[in-house]
Amino acid sequence: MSNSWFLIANPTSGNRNFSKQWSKIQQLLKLKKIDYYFVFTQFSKHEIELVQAAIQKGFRTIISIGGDGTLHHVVNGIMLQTYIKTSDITIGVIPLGTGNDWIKTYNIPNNIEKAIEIIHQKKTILQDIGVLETENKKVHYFNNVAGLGYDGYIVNKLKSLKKLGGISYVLAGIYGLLFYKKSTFKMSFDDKKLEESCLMTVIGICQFSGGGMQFTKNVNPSDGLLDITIAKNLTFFDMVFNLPKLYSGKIVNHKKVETYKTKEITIIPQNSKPFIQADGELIGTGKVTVKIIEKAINFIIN
Ligand SMILES: Nc1ncnc2c1ncn2[C@@H]1O[C@H](COP(=O)(O)OP(=O)(O)OP(=O)(O)O)[C@@H](O)[C@H]1O
Repeated sequence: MSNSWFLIANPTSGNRNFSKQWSKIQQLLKLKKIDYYFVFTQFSKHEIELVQAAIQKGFRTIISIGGDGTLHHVVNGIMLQTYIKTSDITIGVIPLGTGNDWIKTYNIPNNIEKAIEIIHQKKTILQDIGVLETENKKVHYFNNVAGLGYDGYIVNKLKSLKKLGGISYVLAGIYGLLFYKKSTFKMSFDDKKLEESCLMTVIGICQFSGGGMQFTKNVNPSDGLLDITIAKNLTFFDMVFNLPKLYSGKIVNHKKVETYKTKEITIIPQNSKPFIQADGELIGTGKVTVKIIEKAINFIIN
C-alpha cells in the first residue's frame, strides 16, 4: 500500500488558466513536503479508470483536482470497483471547477492554497453516497446532490454556457424558468405515495447545488438518509421573488415546497421524460430509483 497521494487533475475544468493553477499546486505540495503521483484526465469519465488503476496499484488517498464533475467521476470509479472496501479510501479536493458546490458543505474555500492546507491537516468524515438507478438499469453514484426536472434541464443548458464562468448558473437558471415545462411526478418512499405537478424533486446528501443554491433541509451527510425536496407548482414569479431564499436555504419553508428524509425513493414522471442530474452531471431521463449507502467513503474536510 502506498502512503503517497494520488492526484487526478482535470485540465478542462473551470475557466481559469489550468497550467498556471497546476504550477501553483505543485509548488505548494512541494512546500508542504506532500509526497504525490499525478495524472491528467484525457477525456470525460477518464477519472473512473484512473482512480481504479490507482487503487489496484495500492493508493488509498486520492485528490480530485477539478470541479464537481471530476469529483463525481472519481467517486463513481471508487464505488464501481470491488477490489477493496470503499471506506478504505480517502478523497481530498483541490477546487478548480465552475460551481464547486460539494466543498461548500464543509467550508472548504475555493482557494488552492487553503484547500492544500486543509488536505495537509487530514481531518476526515465518513460520508454517505447516493445511488441512482435509471430506466435502462444503469447505476450512477453521487456524493452531493441529484435531481429530476428543472435542475436537470438547467444542467443540460449549462453545457453550452459554462465557458462564461460562475454567471452561467444564473443564466441557465433564468432560461429554465422561462422555458422548462413542469410535469406530474408519481413518487413513492416509505409508506407514502404522492402524485404532484412538480418543478423538480431534489435528492441531497450534502447541502449546495446549482452554484451555491440550497434546496435541502437540515443536511447531515453521514446520517444514512436522503434529503428529499419536492418543489411543487412553483411559478416563474415564485422563483424570482424568492431568489435570495434559494441561496439562503429558506426556500424549504415555502408552502409549495415539501421536504422529507428517507432511505429510498422512486420517482416516475408522467407523460414526459425530464433530465436527471447527479452532482451537476447529466445521467439520464425519466424514471429513477434512489438509495443511500451509509458511510461509504472518507472525505477530507475543513
Ligand atoms: N480531459 C478532459 N476532456 C474533456 N472533459 C473532461 C476531461 N476530464 C474530465 N472531463 C469532464 O469534464 C466535466 C466537467 O468537469 P468539472 O465538473 O470538474 O468542471 P466544471 O464543470 O468547470 O465544474 P463544476 O461542475 O464544479 O461547475 C466532467 O464531466 C469531467 O468528467
